[in-house]
Amino acid sequence: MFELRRLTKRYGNRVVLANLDLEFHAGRATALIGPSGCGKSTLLRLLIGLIQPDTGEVLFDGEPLAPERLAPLRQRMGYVIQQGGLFPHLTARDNLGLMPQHLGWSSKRIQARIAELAELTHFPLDGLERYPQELSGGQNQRVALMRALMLDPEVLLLDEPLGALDPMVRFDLQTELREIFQRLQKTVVLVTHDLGEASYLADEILLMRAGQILQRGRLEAMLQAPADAFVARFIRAQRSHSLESNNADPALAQGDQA
Ligand SMILES: Nc1ncnc2c1ncn2[C@@H]1O[C@H](COP(=O)(O)OP(=O)(O)OP(=O)(O)O)[C@@H](O)[C@H]1O
Repeated sequence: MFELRRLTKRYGNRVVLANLDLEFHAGRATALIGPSGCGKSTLLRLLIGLIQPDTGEVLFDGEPLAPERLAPLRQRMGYVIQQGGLFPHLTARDNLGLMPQHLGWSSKRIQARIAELAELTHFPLDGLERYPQELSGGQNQRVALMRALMLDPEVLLLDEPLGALDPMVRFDLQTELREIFQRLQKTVVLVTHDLGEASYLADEILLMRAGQILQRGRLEAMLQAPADAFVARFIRAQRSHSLESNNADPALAQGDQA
């Protein structure tokens, strides 16, 4: 679905992603994880074409993400950021209707799609008439997810969608997100700081450090055979935190094997 070819991204003199070759397969959920500043969000922004690589290219469904082709390709991707990114001066319903309206959908079709997604994301119908600041953090993220799904995109790109939520809301939304991923079978790329969450939500984990991919695969494989000392240390550092806070993979609960 996505292919990065020899991709390098710099900010000024700083190389953030160096000569990356990478593929994301259709219908799979992949979690990007790694220390702060390792390039996770940059990678996601490159996938959706918000920023351009300095060298190399990103292919989406075999087609280069060239600036002049971006608009139609972006309609095939849904994007959610940590704080939701909803327009504060629009109600939830109007936030959801903005893009389909722009594309000429009828009001009936828009309202039917909103009702369908409110059910999918367990969003209360009366909340649709409220403004983002009148909604809880979890409700804002549900609306942001609904907005990303409005056009029924093939791909969902989620940049720490649950990062700003309190642990109980986060737990509930993790459970719901997993159900949604399994039900919709979309290609998902998700950024998270939390290894338990990564393992719970994604088919595979991509562990990054300083713009490089250190290891890719399931958590169990990382626990059993960490690619290097950093991977082992990263897993150890995450273990107690993940257990306390969420739907952690039971593999994380076992003794210190890493
Ligand atoms: N617009 C920008 N201009 C300059 N430097 C940037 C810009 N965006 C990101 N960076 C730098 O690029 C590096 C990678 O940033 P990025 O946001 O991709 O990391 P991340 O892994 O998502 O971090 P975090 O987990 O803290 O969100 C960081 O050193 C960051 O300071």
